[in-house]
Amino acid sequence: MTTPRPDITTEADVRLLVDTFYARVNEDALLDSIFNGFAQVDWAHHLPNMYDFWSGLLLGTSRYHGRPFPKHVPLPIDATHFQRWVALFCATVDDLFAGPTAEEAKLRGRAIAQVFETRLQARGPLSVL
Ligand code: HEM
Repeated sequence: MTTPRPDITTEADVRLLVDTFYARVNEDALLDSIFNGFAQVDWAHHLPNMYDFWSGLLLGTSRYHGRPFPKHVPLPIDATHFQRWVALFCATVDDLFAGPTAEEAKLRGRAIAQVFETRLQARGPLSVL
């Protein structure tokens, strides 16, 4: 029998999701090479920003006022990276939580990844056409 998992309902839940996800990102060779290799992310800054971002999407708070997409434009990422991101993110949600908001988190993660991936394809050589 599996242990019943709670849904995402509090700021502590959002922090646990974000912290666990990025800990897994850091252990994943493909994504580590982007976050820590190419971008040299300052985690002390990035993690609280991501708490605010996900808290806005899932709990309806309004602390996040950034524009996520431009930060991704210089990154050397393609469909392979997005597939890994989505797989790790959804697995993290499922390991920790279950319920309507957990489903919403996976839906939003997948949808935003799809939008980013499609928009980033416009960086390619065909974009001048
Ligand atoms: C291959 C997939 C992805 C990679 C490699 C990636 C990488 C990064 C990097 C390097 C940053 C800049 C961190 C910094 O220095 O401040 C960033 C920022 C951010 N990313 Fe991603 N990301 C990916 C996908 C996503 C997805 C799917 C989402 C949303 C669901 C997302 C949401 C954000 C947000 C909200 C920020 C903060 C932007 C800001 O306000 O400064 N990322 N990401």
